[in-house]
Amino acid sequence: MQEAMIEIEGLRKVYSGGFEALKGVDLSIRRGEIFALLGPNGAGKTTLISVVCGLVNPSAGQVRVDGYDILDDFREARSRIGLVPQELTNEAFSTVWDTVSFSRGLFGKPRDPAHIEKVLRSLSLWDKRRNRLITLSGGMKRRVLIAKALAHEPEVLFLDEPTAGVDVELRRDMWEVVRGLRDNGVTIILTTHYIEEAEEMADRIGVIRSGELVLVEEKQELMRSLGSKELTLHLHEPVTAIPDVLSRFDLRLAEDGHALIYSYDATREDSNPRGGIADLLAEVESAGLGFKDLHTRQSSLEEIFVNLVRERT
Ligand SMILES: Nc1ncnc2c1ncn2[C@@H]1O[C@H](COP(=O)(O)OP(=O)(O)OP(=O)(O)O)[C@@H](O)[C@H]1O
Repeated sequence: MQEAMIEIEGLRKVYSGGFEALKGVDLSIRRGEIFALLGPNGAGKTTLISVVCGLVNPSAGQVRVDGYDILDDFREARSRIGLVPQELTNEAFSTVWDTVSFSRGLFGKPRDPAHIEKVLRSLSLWDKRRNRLITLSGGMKRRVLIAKALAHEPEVLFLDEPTAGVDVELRRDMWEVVRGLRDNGVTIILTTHYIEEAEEMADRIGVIRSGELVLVEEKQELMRSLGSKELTLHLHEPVTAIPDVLSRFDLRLAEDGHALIYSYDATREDSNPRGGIADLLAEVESAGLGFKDLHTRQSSLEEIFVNLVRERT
């Protein structure tokens, strides 16, 4: 068994008008991971997924799924992939059961009612199997999309914006479903505009910008290495300026002088040459500033992401 489920090498896509949507992408997706692909609108996320799924022809480069080349061994490669698009198309009057069973047939797999039942049960759709899609709630329709994509027992599942426009409760529900799939060994690649979703779900994160992968990193590592921390001291009495004795610290005033905010690198807390938190607190005391409260916060993936995209503009 190979370590990599999907191997992408030197992938380029030039659309017919001459626009280069992918500029030589190299990416390896590990078996069994949840990989979140982030990027601003038009960055190339859908193009990348579409090439891997065989919907768009690559202009150059190579893609292998479970070792099968997506061009030379299209059927083998494609049969391992499930694609969950954003919306259902044209099946409003079919039943849940028929829609999902039909999807399996499209991949030339023999009928297997037991598998379809398992998929529907795992997505809490079993009770709705005789319902026409048009009668389902938005959340149920989303589940049907996933059920369709799982009907042919794929090993990789692509989710394109799985929770776009759904409410918070349903989003959490969907996350549970996706985690459950991963726990059953399915490799998951999702695109999302919700950074929170990537922060919550992903094992690794890739950021794509203008057709280039600008970063691929373990989520934990990304948050550790790029995340700065802030310590806020709420002062008893407001100050108009930061006292000189504190000038060696990276401080700023906030809340009309009622708060001092100290930014520091969370990874180098102990070896910060400009002084650590203990030093700061001691100096604050000796400067005669009393504080009634203090709290720390770590920058979120959202801030990290915004900075990343901004930095490279
Ligand atoms: N068929 C096409 N012909 C020409 N250009 C295209 C075509 N499809 C996409 N593009 C262009 O390629 C670029 C990447 O598009 P893509 O849909 O892959 O981006 P995306 O990252 O998925 O964006 P979004 O987040 O908005 O869905 C865009 O500039 C888009 O206009």
